[in-house]
Amino acid sequence: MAVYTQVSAEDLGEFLTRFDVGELVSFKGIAEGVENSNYLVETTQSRFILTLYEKRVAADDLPFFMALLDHLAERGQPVPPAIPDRTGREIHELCGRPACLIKFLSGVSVSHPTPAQARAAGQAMARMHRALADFEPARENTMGVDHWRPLFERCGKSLNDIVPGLYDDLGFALDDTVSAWSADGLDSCVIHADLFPDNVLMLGDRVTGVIDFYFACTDLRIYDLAVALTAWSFDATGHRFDKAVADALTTGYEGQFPLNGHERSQLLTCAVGSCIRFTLSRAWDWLNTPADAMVTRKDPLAFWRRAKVYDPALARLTTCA
Ligand SMILES: Nc1ncnc2c1ncn2[C@@H]1O[C@H](COP(=O)(O)OP(=O)(O)OP(=O)(O)O)[C@@H](O)[C@H]1O
Ligand SMILES: N[C@@H](CCO)C(=O)O
Repeated sequence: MAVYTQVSAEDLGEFLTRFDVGELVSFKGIAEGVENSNYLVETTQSRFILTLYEKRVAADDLPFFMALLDHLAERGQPVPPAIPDRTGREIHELCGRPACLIKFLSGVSVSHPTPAQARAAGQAMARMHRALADFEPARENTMGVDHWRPLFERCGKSLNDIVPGLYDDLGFALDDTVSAWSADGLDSCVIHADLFPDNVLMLGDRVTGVIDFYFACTDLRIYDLAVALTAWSFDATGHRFDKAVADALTTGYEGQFPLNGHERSQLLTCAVGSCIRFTLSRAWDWLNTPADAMVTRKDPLAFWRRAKVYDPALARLTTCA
């Protein structure tokens, strides 16, 4: 479930009077997603997504995210910009939360991507990176390489409650990856940083929407590709790597925006880094979300196992089983 803030029909009807979007016909909470409260809203004119930003999205970051979506949408990228009200304002407050009314995009996210779908996702990412070459605002990656050690330390020895030995093994992988990491000679731009299949809407093999830009930040473009490779090319448990999907994603990307030899040589380090990043964020949530909470906790080990597949040296660690 992801409706943390309940909005009444009266509140929403009143909210919509600020916009030129017609009158409220119906609305319902959207179950998918875990970060924000999302509603599907139908008016006499169209459909929209209403998002109320919950604790993980800082209100101060919203102008950056909205400028990013506007920039991409103006360049024909399939992203959902916020709808401005009659005064041009995109960021509002509703029921005590920052809120935006967002363009509805059709399509569904796929659970088991095919190579053709992965190729289309790689192409869509590369086109976004190209379209962002002249986007000036920047945002630090608050889940980037410099933040992994502090997050690891905050999780602490409780990591061993997830699986005995995880604190030592993840600490080893973290040291190894951080010491191999170098941004020298690698292209940076604003990246999505969370391009999982559930953040790509598709109709058949066509990308109709890229959503959920709330981790977008300035970082290496190969890191964005590495995150997508890690998210798309494994089964849900993280045991089985699908080379055809990984190759298609990379080929799709490179067909639009080639990588140079140095970038290709650093891709594996970024891929292991992406495993560490999602193992850590999921571990933090796992350790800090009660097991009976309404939100389903995501399995941190599904990303830790992926690291073992990428790096045979990690496969010798006991917790990678
Ligand atoms: N612009 C849009 N057009 C159509 N559907 C959308 C749009 N934005 C969001 N959705 C729907 O709402 C769901 C949740 O959205 P989103 O992934 O942004 O939520 P979140 O809580 O921020 O997510 P996450 O847990 O993935 O970070 C999506 O899976 C999708 O079904
Ligand atoms: N895509 C992340 C959630 C952050 O939106 C995960 O699956 O862990």
